[in-house]
Amino acid sequence: MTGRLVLVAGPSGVGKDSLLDGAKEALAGDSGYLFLRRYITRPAEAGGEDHNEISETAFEERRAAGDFPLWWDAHGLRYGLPDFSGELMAGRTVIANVSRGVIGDARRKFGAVTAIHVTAPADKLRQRLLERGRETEAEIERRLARAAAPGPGGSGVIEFSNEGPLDAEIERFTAIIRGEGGLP
Ligand SMILES: Nc1ncnc2c1ncn2[C@@H]1O[C@H](COP(=O)(O)OP(=O)(O)O)[C@@H](O)[C@H]1O
Ligand SMILES: O=P(O)(O)OC[C@H]1O[C@H](OP(=O)(O)OP(=O)(O)O)[C@H](O)[C@@H]1O
Repeated sequence: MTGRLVLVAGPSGVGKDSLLDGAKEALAGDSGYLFLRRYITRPAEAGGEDHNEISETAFEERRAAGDFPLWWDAHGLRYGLPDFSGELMAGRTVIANVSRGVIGDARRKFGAVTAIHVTAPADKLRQRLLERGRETEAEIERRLARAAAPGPGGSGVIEFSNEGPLDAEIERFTAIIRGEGGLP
């Protein structure tokens, strides 16, 4: 495979979707980049990222059939990535928001992977989740409890602290996706 797989991970509320949306806008029109649309067992009307809504039954069928190259369960939801092998073979850079827990599996399946581990202090996570307002307070507490899960670990991980103004952080994040400054 000649393309590059960029996986973005980090706790809920850290800003992954905001950074990805900004980078997607900055790179729009450049066919060298593909931002994957995830399959999630969450109703589309719940808001947040633009995802493919899928029922629990259909998810399980597709997962069992091997349709999702990477999948995971979190927050009472199921998440899967669509097949992107053709895109990698075509030399494109494929970017996706994933669980910190699947980076190891991705390395085993796809070899060299660029993992961007997004972090922010715990008080900022709480504030951002409350401001986002998509989940109930109880659900936010459960998400915060998961925030301390270990990061991706291993080689090829770029630590990205998302603490500055969002516009500036998007610029820095986009430069990493472009491979400026060298990538692991
Ligand atoms: N650098 C930042 N500064 C201030 N607010 C931010 C920043 N990055 C993200 N946010 C806000 O934090 C909230 C959670 O961001 P989101 O992208 O949904 O996180 P995630 O996808 O990691 O759960 C959103 O309301 C977003 O506007
Ligand atoms: O195993 P973890 O590293 O904790 O990650 C579990 C899930 O949580 C994150 O999503 P987020 O919290 O942004 O929720 P959402 O994707 O459902 O919006 C991440 O994108 C994964 O889908």
